[in-house]
Order: sequence, then structure tokens, then C-alpha cells
Amino acid sequence: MAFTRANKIVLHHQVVGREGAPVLVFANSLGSDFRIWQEIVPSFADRYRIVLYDKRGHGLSDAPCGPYTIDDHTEDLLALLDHLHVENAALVGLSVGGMIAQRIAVKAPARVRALVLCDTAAKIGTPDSWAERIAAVEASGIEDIADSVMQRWFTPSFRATRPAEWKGWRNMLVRTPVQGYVGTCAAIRDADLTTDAARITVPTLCLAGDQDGSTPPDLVRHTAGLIHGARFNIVEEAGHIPCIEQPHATARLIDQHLREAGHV
Ligand SMILES: O=C(O)CCC(=O)CC(=O)O
Repeated sequence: MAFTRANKIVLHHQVVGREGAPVLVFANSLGSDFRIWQEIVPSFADRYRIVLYDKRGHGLSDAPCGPYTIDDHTEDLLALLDHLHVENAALVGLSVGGMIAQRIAVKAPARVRALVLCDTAAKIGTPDSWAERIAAVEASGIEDIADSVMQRWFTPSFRATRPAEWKGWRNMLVRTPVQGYVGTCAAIRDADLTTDAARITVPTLCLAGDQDGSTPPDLVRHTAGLIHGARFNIVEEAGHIPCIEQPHATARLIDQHLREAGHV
């Protein structure tokens, strides 16, 4: 793992896999850090150079004062890729990570070879729902909303059969810096990528957990419909974070898409 100053903040990141190979970048969701990808990274490490990073306000990256914008997050990732001398990559983004990926595909199309948009959309939530969440977290911390978030993140079966993991991922959520969490809520609140989505030209796969309570399958399917030629797939028995709950099925879909996109 490494720390780099990029776009005026310190970003925590890790580069693994095969030197000189095509690059695969993973961008995480609200309230999570790059550990969510650990189960699927081995499926790609022999054929790709893999970049994992904690977006601003999350994990071990800096959490500057908010509110943030999707463009702050976008500039962070582009600056990190510059630092790592990555000219172009396939971007795999979960939820707000998928919003960052959509925006980069439009702002810097030469940097993007393919997209995998996991449990995300061109627009997530409403200004009112984000205002309510920001107010609750500012007043009482993430602990106060954690159980309802976890219900959206994971299926009841995951909680029942893997209770220690469920608790561990809950720990990750509640340990997210409040400033980073609400800063990123504001970024999602203010982002409407509907116009951007229609301008995406790279091969795109949208996927959704069948029981995603944050960005339900119909919302993700709608976003796929905005993107020229995008494919849509469901991951069975998964909530909002299929890379944790169903890593093999998720990796298989990503792998198939990257092969079809010629990013191998
Ligand atoms: O996960 C994200 O990046 C945003 C979507 C969301 O609201 C997740 C949650 O339900 O907390």
C-alpha cells in the first residue's frame, strides 16, 4: 500500500498485479474503502495491473472539509492516475465510485477503455433524502444510520450466515470520518449525470445486486438504458455490494465484459 499527494490531498492506494499489463481501476462506494474489492482482485491479478484507492474522506485518505463534488472526486482519481503514469484504464466503480467513473468517461474519454458500473446510477436519491441523511449524521454520527444502511448493503441471508463479516463491514462504515461521509453525500446530492451518461462511448456493463436497497435493479437498468450499447446484468443473492457478497459471480461478469471490450 502507498500514500500519494494528488490534487492537494493525500490518497491511500495500492497497486497490484502484472507490471506493464492493461490497467484496471476500482473505485469504492459511500462509507466504504478499497478493502471491499479484496475478494475479487485475485481473479484479475495475473492479467492486469490493478489500482485500488480510498476516495477522499474515506479509508486512510485525507478527509478535507466538505462539501465535495463529483468533480473533486474525479480530479483526485485523474491526479492519482497521472502520478502512477497510467495513460488509460478500465474503470470499475461501485455506487458513487460508478458516478466518478461515468464522469471521467466524459471528461477524459481518452483515459477510459471500458466501464463497469456496479450498483450505481446517473442520479442517486433526491435532494431531500440527502439533506435528511446529512443532518442525521451531523447530529448523531454514522452509528445512528448504520443499521438502515447495512440493510440496503447486504441481504438478510448474508447477515444470518456470515454474521462476523457483516459486523466487520459495519465497523468499516461507522469508522468512516463524518466529514468525509457527509462531504460525499453532498457530492451525490448535487450530481445529475443524465446528460453525461448519454455521452459515454466506451463499452459499458451495468450490474446490480438483485436485492440492492440503495440503487435497486430498476434504477441501474434505467441508467444502462441511457448509455449507448450498455449491457445490464443482475447479480443474484446480493445487496448493494456484490463484490463482497458474491465475489465470484461479480468477477465473472467483469471478466466477460473486459474480454468483450478487448481490454485484455
Ligand atoms: O453507496 C453509495 O455510494 C451511495 C448510495 C447509498 O446511498 C448507499 C447507502 O445506502 O448508504
